Amino acid sequence: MASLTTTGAPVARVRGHHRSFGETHVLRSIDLDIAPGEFVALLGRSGCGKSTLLRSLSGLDPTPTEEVEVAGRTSVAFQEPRLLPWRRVHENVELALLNSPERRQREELARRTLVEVGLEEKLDVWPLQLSGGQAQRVSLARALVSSPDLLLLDEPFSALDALTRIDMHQLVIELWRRHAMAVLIVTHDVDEAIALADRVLVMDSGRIAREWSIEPRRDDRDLSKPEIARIRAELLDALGVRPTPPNPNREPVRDQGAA
Ligand SMILES: Nc1ncnc2c1ncn2[C@@H]1O[C@H](COP(=O)(O)OP(=O)(O)OP(=O)(O)O)[C@@H](O)[C@H]1O
Repeated sequence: MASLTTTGAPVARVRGHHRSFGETHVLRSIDLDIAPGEFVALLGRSGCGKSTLLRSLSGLDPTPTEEVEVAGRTSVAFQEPRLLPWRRVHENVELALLNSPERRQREELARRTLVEVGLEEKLDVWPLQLSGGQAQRVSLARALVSSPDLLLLDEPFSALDALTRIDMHQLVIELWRRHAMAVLIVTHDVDEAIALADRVLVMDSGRIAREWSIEPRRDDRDLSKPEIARIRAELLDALGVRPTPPNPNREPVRDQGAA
């Protein structure tokens, strides 16, 4: 992976990226630009290569420089929070700042970021004392504390209950606005992709098969219900999910509220 240096360049540029494990070709000629401040969702069936692409962008995987270039800092939050159980919450977040020499500065940055994710009460507790949603907030704080230019989220909310997931969506949108970073989220969830992203990419067998831009941009998003239903139907179709046919034996539902 290399760094982009040109001003105005995308935060990530992927060109003809291939990744194989032995004989298995997992990514096949991926081309992708992510603009600074853009929110992109990567959607696809299990095993299509989403996490592999995310790892290439993160620098966790050795990747040829001519195939993947990333400008500035990246950080990742995963489906499991991956906190060190023998370190307190604030220490887990400070670990992301080990390159920063000033201990006081590390502590202050970690504290501020934990406050931002709503965990001011939990700075000194152990990870085992947190709920699943709180642990995921710590994981987000640890990813954010280094002020990434590109935040990579690998199915970060899929293990959470539906209500906690809605809270986390709101939190991520707030953090994205405040930090003005680009975000790439890997998800299986069509509704999550529509709720969060400006652009949705559908992957299939190691390729980006289709792409949707969701207008208007999030800042003034007010998608009418038919518009959401249309995008949802198109995304499900691209994923090969066919709508369930209506049951011909079922009575139509009457509107009970009508006088
Ligand atoms: N380190 C590895 N060694 C061998 N095969 C791997 C490795 N990492 C991933 N694969 C294979 O690459 C394919 C894509 O995996 P990947 O994790 O990118 O899929 P995914 O789309 O993220 O799936 P899921 O949604 O289930 O997490 C799978 O067939 C997987 O078995």
